[in-house]
Amino acid sequence: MTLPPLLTVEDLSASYGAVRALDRVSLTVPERGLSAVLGANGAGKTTLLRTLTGLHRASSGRVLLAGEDITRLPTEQVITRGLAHVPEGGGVVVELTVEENLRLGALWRADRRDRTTLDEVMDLFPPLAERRAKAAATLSGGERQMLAIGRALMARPRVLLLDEPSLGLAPLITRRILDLLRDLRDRAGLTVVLVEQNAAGALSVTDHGHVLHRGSVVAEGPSAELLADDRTRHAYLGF
Ligand SMILES: Nc1ncnc2c1ncn2[C@@H]1O[C@H](COP(=O)(O)OP(=O)(O)OP(=O)(O)O)[C@@H](O)[C@H]1O
Repeated sequence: MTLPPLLTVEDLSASYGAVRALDRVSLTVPERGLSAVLGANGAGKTTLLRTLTGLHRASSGRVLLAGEDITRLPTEQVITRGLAHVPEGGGVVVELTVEENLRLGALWRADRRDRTTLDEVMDLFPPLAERRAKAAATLSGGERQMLAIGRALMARPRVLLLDEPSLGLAPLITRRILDLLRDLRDRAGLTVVLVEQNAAGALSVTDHGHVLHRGSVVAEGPSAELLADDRTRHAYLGF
């Protein structure tokens, strides 16, 4: 018996009033897959992630997690079923300490008795462990991004949705964050959907890429093939 893909998006459409931000988007992500969603400003990438977690309502189409239709579930139920969303900018609470921010993520965990995750997350991010009791306001941009990812991991997600984790970060830190995603897949068995403007960086760490243009998927395939596809790169990815 073949298992269904962990995440399936079928003909998903979403609008803001008269603006059709997603137009019949379909894609699948296998268990432990690393997928990039790429495209220019306004292509619909953020709307796709927000629609997957129910923060924005789909006008039609379906989202399936391990075969279960989660399209119309409230966001908190989507998260407890295993989809975690790290929004653009991370959204950490700067007045709280690193540890307090991480503990917030545990509120979304399906099994609240599970106490192991905090130490696991600290192990994954040594800079956070060193600054455990410090206010998040004192962290650098890269460390805040780690904290945002760590907080999402506290919910023990099956799928991590990341919106532009490299935004505003220096190239070296961007590289570390992108490499970390591969590490999370290998060490924690995580499935990742990565939205990125930095298409070259995203395609260098992912297995598969989907290119959005004006709300539609205009190209998709193995990341190495998209990287080698001059037409797609020039037309939609700007490099
Ligand atoms: N709250 C909103 N109200 C009205 N229109 C919106 C809203 N948010 C996004 N849009 C429009 O929906 C379309 C898709 O926007 P979206 O933010 O999903 O694109 P994106 O690919 O994430 O862009 P970026 O890379 O700039 O973040 C754009 O035309 C945008 O102007």
